[in-house]
Amino acid sequence: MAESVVIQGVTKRFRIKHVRSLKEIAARAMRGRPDQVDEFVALTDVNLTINEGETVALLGFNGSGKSTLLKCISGVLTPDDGRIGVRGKVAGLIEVGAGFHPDLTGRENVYLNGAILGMTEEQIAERFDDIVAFSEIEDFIDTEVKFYSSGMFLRLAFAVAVHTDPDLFLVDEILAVGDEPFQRKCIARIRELRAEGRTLVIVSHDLNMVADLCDRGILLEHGKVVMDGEPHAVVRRMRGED
Ligand SMILES: Nc1ncnc2c1ncn2[C@@H]1O[C@H](COP(=O)(O)OP(=O)(O)OP(=O)(O)O)[C@@H](O)[C@H]1O
Repeated sequence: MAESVVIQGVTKRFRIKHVRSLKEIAARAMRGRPDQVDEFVALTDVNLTINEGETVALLGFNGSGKSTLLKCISGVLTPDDGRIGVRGKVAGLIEVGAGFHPDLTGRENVYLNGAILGMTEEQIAERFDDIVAFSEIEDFIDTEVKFYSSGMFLRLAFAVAVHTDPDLFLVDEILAVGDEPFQRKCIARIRELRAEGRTLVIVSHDLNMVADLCDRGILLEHGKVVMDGEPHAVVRRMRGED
């Protein structure tokens, strides 16, 4: 089977600067001690291969490194060590609103976001009506998106992303801001993408939903992969049921 994502020895560190009061800053400066910067290792030596057509749930408790790994796969973040190879066209729904300009209308943002995700102007024009119909925000499509609710943002971002024909679709926790009918619609669309043989990596705290949706579960703990297997078994381990 062809590989979709190959992650080799990936480590990601963040620099954490401590916020201090002006008094503390002045005192440290007078003592000749500059502001202290700590390093935080968010991912440690992650090695994974995801094959084409696999549906992967990336699981773990808050702060375990799921979003960081998704951002490294999408290219938003660069690992400090190791390498990541991705085959094909990637669409990521990682941060709602990323790739949208607040002062542009929904319509203009469909073109902007579509272009960022690799579509030509012609392709966007061809799929525009379908995108808007999927998002169900027809009445607000010519409103500046700064006036959108977070759910409306999600609707438009999801609609654009699924209409880009991605080979690899990365979805972070964002479905949570959609209302229940729209969540059901997104999950149905994700199942269609899966049936079409696309590769999916999904981060969600809705453990039952992702375990049912995915055929593989990867568990991160403190930035390390600690389990890789059948998703319901991974969820049972997270819940301490095994
Ligand atoms: N830009 C950043 N600067 C500093 N630390 C960061 C940055 N981004 C993430 N981190 C830290 O890296 C760790 C992993 O964060 P990440 O967002 O990947 O976790 P997560 O598993 O997605 O968590 P959650 O379930 O809460 O969304 C956290 O401790 C977080 O504080």
